[in-house]
Amino acid sequence: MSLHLPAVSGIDGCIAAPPSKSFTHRALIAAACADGRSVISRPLHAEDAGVTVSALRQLGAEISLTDDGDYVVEGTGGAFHAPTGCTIDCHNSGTSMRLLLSLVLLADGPVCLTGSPRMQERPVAPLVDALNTVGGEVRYLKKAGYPPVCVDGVFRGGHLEIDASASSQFLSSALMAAPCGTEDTVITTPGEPASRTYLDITADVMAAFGVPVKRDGYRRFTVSPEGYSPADYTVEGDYSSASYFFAIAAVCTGTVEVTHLNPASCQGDRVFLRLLSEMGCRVTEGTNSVTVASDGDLKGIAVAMGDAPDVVLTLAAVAPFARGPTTITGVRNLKIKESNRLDAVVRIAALGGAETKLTDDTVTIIPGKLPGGGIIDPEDDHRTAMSAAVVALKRGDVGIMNPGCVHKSYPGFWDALREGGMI
Ligand SMILES: O=C(O)C1=C[C@@H](OP(=O)(O)O)[C@@H](O)[C@H](O)C1
Ligand SMILES: C=C(OP(=O)(O)O)C(=O)O
Repeated sequence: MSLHLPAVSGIDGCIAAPPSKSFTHRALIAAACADGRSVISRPLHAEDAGVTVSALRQLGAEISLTDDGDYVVEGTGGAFHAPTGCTIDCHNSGTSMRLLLSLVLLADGPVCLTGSPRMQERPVAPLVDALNTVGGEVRYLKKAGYPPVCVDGVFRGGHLEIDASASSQFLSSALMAAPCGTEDTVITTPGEPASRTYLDITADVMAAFGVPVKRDGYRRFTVSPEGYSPADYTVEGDYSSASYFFAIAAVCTGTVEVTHLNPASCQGDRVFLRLLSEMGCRVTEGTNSVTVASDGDLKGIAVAMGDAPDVVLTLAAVAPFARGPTTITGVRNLKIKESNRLDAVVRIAALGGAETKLTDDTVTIIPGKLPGGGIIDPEDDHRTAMSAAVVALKRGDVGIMNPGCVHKSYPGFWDALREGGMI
């Protein structure tokens, strides 16, 4: 069965952004490592954050939920306990898999990390190779380079060289474990990392839990083994999740305000607002909200999106309704996300009536070349489903299969469309 949404126009909507997935994962991990009690307010409650919560509980951190939906975390001081035969199932959460890979080296016994069939196709080799030079004994249980893995040994610290050209999560992983190592940790990269702004999120959360990260841009990071301090931490709103509502305003016409957003956030996906503005939308920032207004007259743009991979699909949902082509570079790594998102870009653009031209690292979306409409299978990828919703609300002739896959990052997405005045 597929979900059909009506065509809408002249929207006047207001929606609270859900809490950030990336910040939630990191705050939970930092709190679990800290020596003492932390409170994480307004955390994301979604499948992926749940994976990290369950994993940390398996490793001995006590995490309870208050009536207000906050987490109270009794940290372990960085000494985790691995029960015999401990296997952590990361399901479809790449961030959990990658960030936990270094963290479980702090446990007192071996831990296996596994995940969904798709997770078993998402690489971890550059991280595993680096961890095995600083005390890790990580072995592959099926295919070399990919989960599932069995992680034994320790995280000593010292010098790690990590090739993060496929994923910034490899660097974030080692960074987050570093305060609990036994030596100073210096992490270098042979080239520019992918998705660099996620490293800013990592450093931001570490600082909030008392850990300074000394850095030279995105190529060299130094962390002392002084441990995390507990903190009372409030998770800011998620710009990736908010992007769908901004996109709906852009293509369907009208105004949408999204609250609970930090206008000074280091989230790279904030760039989506600059792109909408270049395309012709009016973007206004308040103290904790952003408003996008559009008369639907959009123009195509050329943009590099290697630092904001998660909003490429949202842009692919907007581009078919612009005058002229949109060219996006820096898309190479989209192939190794929850689904092959290069393929998803093509399918979303086609739903909107646009043709795409792909090279290894570039996609060009050319509006008005195809009839558009039809049914899309998001292939269990939340961002494909939410981006397809943008096209669906513009056209009214789109069906979305398996809409429940949004549970990964935003279980309330479909209700929010209604509650926020979009349908
Ligand atoms: O560290 C994070 O929280 C994330 C990093 C990015 O992945 P890559 O660094 O693998 O591109 C992003 O796509 C993902 O949704 C979340
Ligand atoms: C790529 C994503 O997440 P992850 O890597 O955590 O699976 C995403 O949320 O778009």
